[in-house]
Amino acid sequence: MLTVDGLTAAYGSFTAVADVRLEIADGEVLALLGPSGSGKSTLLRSIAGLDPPAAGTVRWDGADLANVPVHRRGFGLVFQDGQLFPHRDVAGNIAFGLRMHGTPKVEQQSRVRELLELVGLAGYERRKVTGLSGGEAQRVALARALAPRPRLLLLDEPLSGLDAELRELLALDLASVLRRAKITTLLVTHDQEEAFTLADRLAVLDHGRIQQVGDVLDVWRRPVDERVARFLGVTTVLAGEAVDGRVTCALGSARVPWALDGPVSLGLRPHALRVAESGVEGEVLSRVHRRDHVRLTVRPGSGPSTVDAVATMAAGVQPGERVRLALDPDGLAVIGR
Ligand SMILES: Nc1ncnc2c1ncn2[C@@H]1O[C@H](COP(=O)(O)OP(=O)(O)OP(=O)(O)O)[C@@H](O)[C@H]1O
Repeated sequence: MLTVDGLTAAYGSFTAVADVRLEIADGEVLALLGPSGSGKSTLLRSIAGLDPPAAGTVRWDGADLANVPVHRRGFGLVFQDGQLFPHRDVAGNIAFGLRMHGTPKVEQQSRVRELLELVGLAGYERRKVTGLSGGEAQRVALARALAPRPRLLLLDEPLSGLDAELRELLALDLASVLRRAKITTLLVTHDQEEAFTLADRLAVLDHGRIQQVGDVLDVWRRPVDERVARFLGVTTVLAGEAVDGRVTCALGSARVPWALDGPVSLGLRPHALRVAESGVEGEVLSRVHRRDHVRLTVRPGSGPSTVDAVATMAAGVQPGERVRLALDPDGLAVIGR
């Protein structure tokens, strides 16, 4: 188990990470999510031992790692651009850590084969890494990090250099690799989709401080404050009232079993409002095509002056038309409670 306690990291007089407390249980995947510049990479580098922290401790199963250098921590690292060794072939890259550990050659070869299968690149042993696609190179980087059976895998935006479609595909593959092999992982990302696909728990970092840690779904449904809610996709915040697991607000009502009775601050993501047969009426102000739906801006007859909403492409809704919007609980967050 990884335990980070009171960790503070600074660049000169600038504190990039302040007093971070985190735990990652064995076999758990924790995603560290936060806006650009929030300190995610700095925190990961401190945990890896690449940069010594200004204060605080990093422990593994209770043992302080302060005097343990990077290569002795038993951690595997993957960065955005895999940083493969260009003069070695695929097998040579994957076997690197094994060679360092003095693993016998035959064992190295079978481990390389096993890992190439795991990352979906069986038969790639003798390929030059300079001829690999971005997605293939990241798979090799992952295989290289996993080869010495690290006790913790540290992934820093491992998919963000890839195009959207490949990123989604690789995120699903990576999720299955981590689950199957039960690999304890800290994933740094600014991409919510990626965090959701891969992680069991989520830590939201902002201005170098952890704002919230919890199970992915719980953080998604119950962000601690409006800033975290907005970072997690909420675009409209309005007051509501919860009674027996049902929330009512100016835009309608919906079953929200995780809301406690009483006044609530309700966060709406765009898909919390869907064009439907019944619901609050409004005028469509604009529309944008997304990959699998249409995103609208609507001026509703009650409540906020404008809201985001979604429609199916088949609905063919145009600006100027009047529509009805129904609340979808999947897009709702209850902020702060
Ligand atoms: N080598 C450095 N020297 C000085 N300041 C730095 C250095 N590296 C990072 N910083 C600053 O520390 C803060 C945190 O940076 P960090 O790279 O950890 O953020 P991040 O959340 O990983 O951002 P991104 O998602 O953009 O990679 C930023 O304000 C950044 O400008």
